[in-house]
Amino acid sequence: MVAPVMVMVTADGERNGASLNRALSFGTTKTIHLLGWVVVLLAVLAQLAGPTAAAMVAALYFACGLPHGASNEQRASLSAFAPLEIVAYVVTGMAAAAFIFAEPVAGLILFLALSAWHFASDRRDHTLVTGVGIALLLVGGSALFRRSATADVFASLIGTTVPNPVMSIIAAAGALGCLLALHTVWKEPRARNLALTAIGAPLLLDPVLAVGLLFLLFHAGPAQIEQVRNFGLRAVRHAAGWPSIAALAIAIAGCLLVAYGGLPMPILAAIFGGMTVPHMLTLRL
Ligand SMILES: CC1=C(/C=C/C(C)=C/C=C/C(C)=C/C=O)C(C)(C)CCC1
Repeated sequence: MVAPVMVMVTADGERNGASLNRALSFGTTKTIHLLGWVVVLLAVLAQLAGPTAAAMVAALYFACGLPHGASNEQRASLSAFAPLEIVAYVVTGMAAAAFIFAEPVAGLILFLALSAWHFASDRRDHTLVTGVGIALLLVGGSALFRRSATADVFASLIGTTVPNPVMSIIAAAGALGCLLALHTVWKEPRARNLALTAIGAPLLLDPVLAVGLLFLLFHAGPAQIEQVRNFGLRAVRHAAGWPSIAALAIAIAGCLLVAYGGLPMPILAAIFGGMTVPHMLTLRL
């Protein structure tokens, strides 16, 4: 059986002709397949173990995916952000965060729409239909299959109830994604397991865990593997190492502040959401 991370392995490095040798020195096809299955299995085990384990594994997957956006990746280059770029990134991210905080429902809709576009435009070894299908399942699948749990998560993140019609639109996006993914299962054997995983995750897992799993498996993991293939592990470590550690430390500090009552959740959630916006807007311009 082919692992759901097939796309990671067969990606062709279209942008600058990935060298097979470098790919192999980073990790064999089999290892990467196995890793994909481990990621899926761990998510299933966490789900079975209960909400705390599910939340912890979701956080782990978001953390593992963070470095893919922690450097300045353009079509033919990967570099560390220059100081001025960091300032521009943070100012833009905080402006987006302020908008999400001030207009939580509109902010959530825009954030989900931008995320869907970002994930869908990240096409490696699969068709547009598959990319759009999985992206829509990522943002809308949980609202489709686990509507009330997802509404609760949204409400606790943004500090207000998401109106029913809005939940219906998000669920409809998930339903469209589901149809497209079923088309993939039927028509695109190479992406079949990935499409089945994209349907199964929001169906079977807690919403945050489902998103964390698909984010890592479908987007951040393949992106990171492709960066290593194209630029080499040293270059990736050099460009993304410290920014990743700093962002992770700030994120953990933010979570601790929320846990101990020093920071309202909607502020932290708005910052988390806002900080992804410059990455989504500027990647590979
Ligand atoms: C649907 C959904 C979510 C959506 C998360 C998204 C859409 C994250 C996007 C991350 C990005 C864009 C990272 C950058 O590469 C939450 C908030 C986990 C709550 C549970 C349901």
